[in-house]
Amino acid sequence: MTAVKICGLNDRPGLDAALAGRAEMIGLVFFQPSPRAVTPAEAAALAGAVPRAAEGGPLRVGLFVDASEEAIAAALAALPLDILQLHGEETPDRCAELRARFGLPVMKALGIATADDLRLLDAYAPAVDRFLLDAKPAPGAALPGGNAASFDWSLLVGRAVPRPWLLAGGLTPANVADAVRATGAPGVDVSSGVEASRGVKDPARIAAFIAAARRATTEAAGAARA
Ligand SMILES: O=C(O)c1ccccc1N[C@@H]1O[C@H](COP(=O)(O)O)[C@@H](O)[C@H]1O
Repeated sequence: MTAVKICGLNDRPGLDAALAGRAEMIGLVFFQPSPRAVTPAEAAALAGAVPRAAEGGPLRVGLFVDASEEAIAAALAALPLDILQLHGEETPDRCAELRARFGLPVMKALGIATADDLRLLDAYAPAVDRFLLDAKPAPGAALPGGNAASFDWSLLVGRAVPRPWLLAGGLTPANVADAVRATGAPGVDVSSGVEASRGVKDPARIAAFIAAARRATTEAAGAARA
């Protein structure tokens, strides 16, 4: 089944829609310039009562951008997390350092624009547990991700990714099934595509996105059987 991550959750209706759809991962943005940002206290108030993965709940993913160890520690002290998503310029050494320091799996986001960008996969693989492949931000973009921009999915055709991975960047309820079919992505991640306005999640779009991702999985299974 295609794993679904709903990222940038910052209010109860959005979180409830992700939980109702049984999203495999929920993402909390600990990067204050983002319109989706939450403070550690806000994250704890929002998601503290969500069942842990061992109890059937989603994996809690904390999104950080070139964060200090103190900032990550503050988030973890407020709300236990299951995965650290590193969405900045963290090097392989920095990823390995943070993985060891916090004893948590690291999901490294890589910005993809050309086939050359995929070469980084092998350099990062020993230091990380998962990848998130997102569009490379345009020069001057305000944020390093969460920009509703997609990349050329055909770059991934025939390319083995050396860790479990999520496809991200410009996904929506309308294109997620095509994206899964085109790339064979084992998981998908969305933020802007399930928003009513920038930074404000739309529960109906979250439900539609999860349903569309699930349908793509069912179709793929049907095609494999035929
Ligand atoms: O969502 C954000 O605000 C954000 C800020 C800084 C780095 C990454 C961010 N989001 C991540 O980017 C992907 C793609 O976003 P979108 O669906 O194209 O809007 C998102 O899933 C987050 O993991």
